[in-house]
Amino acid sequence: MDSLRMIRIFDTTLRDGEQSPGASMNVEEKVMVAKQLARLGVDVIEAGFAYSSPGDFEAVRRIANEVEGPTICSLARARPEDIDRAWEALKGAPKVRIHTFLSTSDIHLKHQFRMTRAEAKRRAVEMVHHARSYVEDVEFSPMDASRSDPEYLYEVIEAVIAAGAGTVNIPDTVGYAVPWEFGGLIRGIRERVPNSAQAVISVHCHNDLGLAVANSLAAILEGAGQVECTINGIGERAGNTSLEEIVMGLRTRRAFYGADTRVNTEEILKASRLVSKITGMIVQPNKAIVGANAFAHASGIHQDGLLKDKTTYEIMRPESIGLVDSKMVMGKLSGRHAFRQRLEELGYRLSDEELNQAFERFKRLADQKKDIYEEDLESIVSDELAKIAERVTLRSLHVESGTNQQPTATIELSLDGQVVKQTGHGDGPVDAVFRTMAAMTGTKAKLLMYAVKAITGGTDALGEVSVRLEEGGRVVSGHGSDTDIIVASGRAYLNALNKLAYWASKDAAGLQKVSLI
Ligand SMILES: CC(=O)SCCNC(=O)CCNC(=O)[C@H](O)C(C)(C)COP(=O)(O)OP(=O)(O)OC[C@H]1O[C@@H](n2cnc3c(N)ncnc32)[C@H](O)[C@@H]1OP(=O)(O)O
Ligand SMILES: CC(C)C(=O)C(=O)O
Repeated sequence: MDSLRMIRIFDTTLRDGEQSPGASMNVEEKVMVAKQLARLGVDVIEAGFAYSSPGDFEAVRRIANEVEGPTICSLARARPEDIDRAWEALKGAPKVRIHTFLSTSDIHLKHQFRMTRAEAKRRAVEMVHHARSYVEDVEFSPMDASRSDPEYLYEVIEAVIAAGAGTVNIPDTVGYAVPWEFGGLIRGIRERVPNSAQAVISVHCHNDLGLAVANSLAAILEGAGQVECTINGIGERAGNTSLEEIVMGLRTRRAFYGADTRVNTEEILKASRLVSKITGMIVQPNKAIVGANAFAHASGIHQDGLLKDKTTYEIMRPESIGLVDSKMVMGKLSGRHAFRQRLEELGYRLSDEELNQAFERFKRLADQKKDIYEEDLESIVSDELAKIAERVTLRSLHVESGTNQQPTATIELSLDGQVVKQTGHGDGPVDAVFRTMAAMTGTKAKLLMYAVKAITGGTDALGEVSVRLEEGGRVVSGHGSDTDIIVASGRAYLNALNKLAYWASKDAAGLQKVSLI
């Protein structure tokens, strides 16, 4: 086989992915995801948009300083104050990039930016120069490129490369492109922009018409050298190009594409589960690569073939994305040393305090559940690592429900250090828990989503509950796990309330009303 081109994977789960409604992550959660992205071996992590909020600034700063391996990038509008802020967050870290953007389509320039083409080109060049005054590695995106006049687009690209942009990223911002057309646009850039070989041509596609992955692959065939993508394809509106589909598409058909990536594919499933858990965005069972059914063969003829030879119906090995038979890892009698070692084998390094808390949870779980699997440990650890300062915690929960009985919950909480207890009712046991907790905390938050899933098989499986709450325009997700799904639901609800309180304390320097009494 001729030598393969290595396509750079630019992960934007923490920036565009976070633009999915309800997917906002706190700083600890972002650092956790970034560490998993580093284990996955992506080339660039877009850690946030430093100017957009203090939380994003802090996430970019911490990830740039704490995550080793990938280049860490911040988005910035084509404005000096955005670029200055990106630099403030990135400075001092070893491998950093500033990604600045400005639209090139007449629709955007006329209606949103109220700029002429000449003004936009001048601003793009000035801002690339400005970013280059701070860092070597500058990326420029002509937003809405796929709806721009190609002749003007080529001019802008030539100018920003001359100004020092090492990567030019072509966004299909509204998911309008068609693969043949989008591939043609990349070919046009390579053929018509005289200095295009001096920069990496990247693509950033949205999935409004379900074509983000197809458009990105078409671009690779025409010479794109970087793909921007997100874990599970999350992102603004219908989402972005899904990282796992691009990476496994190239790995599985690399002879066809003549290209591959440096991604350690065995970390894909772990990354997918982590992002799903943290954002509360559940992966559909039939989702390519990471869906629960992606490697499940249900029909007799397929099973017959597989038993005779796996290649009959399997184009990828499940192990290649990290899907292995759940290993029973620990039990009730395991000690702290074995626990730490097992976590390290799974890729988690915890501080002594985090380890002690996770170990306590593990022991409680081991009392309720005979066999503890890798997924159970991951769930416990990600809960512990993602913890934010908690204003409200669960002390006890008792629920009565059944036929001919109004579901009743009696709950004891610690609220800002005070113990409070209350009994309340609801339409079902979970509703009774949520209503009682809402009454106790005084929250006006609206429940947008409730979902429960079993982490491992069996009726003693750890149940994982995700909720999404909205209050004052802010949407957060909360997660909780327990062998009792009512308790898991209560934990998830409180986790979301603590996040609302966390964001309220960050917003407007804490001026927004915090709804916990
Ligand atoms: C396609 C994408 O995904 S782009 C990234 C989208 N991400 C986000 O928007 C992140 C969250 N956004 C925010 O927190 C806020 O929008 C902020 C902090 C960035 C800006 O907030 P505000 O100053 O209140 O401005 P607001 O959001 O209302 O309007 C955006 C302004 O930025 C301008 N703008 C938008 N994109 C760019 C750009 N690439 N370069 C320069 N200016 C831009 C708009 O023209 C508008 O300017 P105007 O006020 O002069 O009309
Ligand atoms: C900032 C750019 C790359 C973007 O997110 C888009 O155009 O969708």
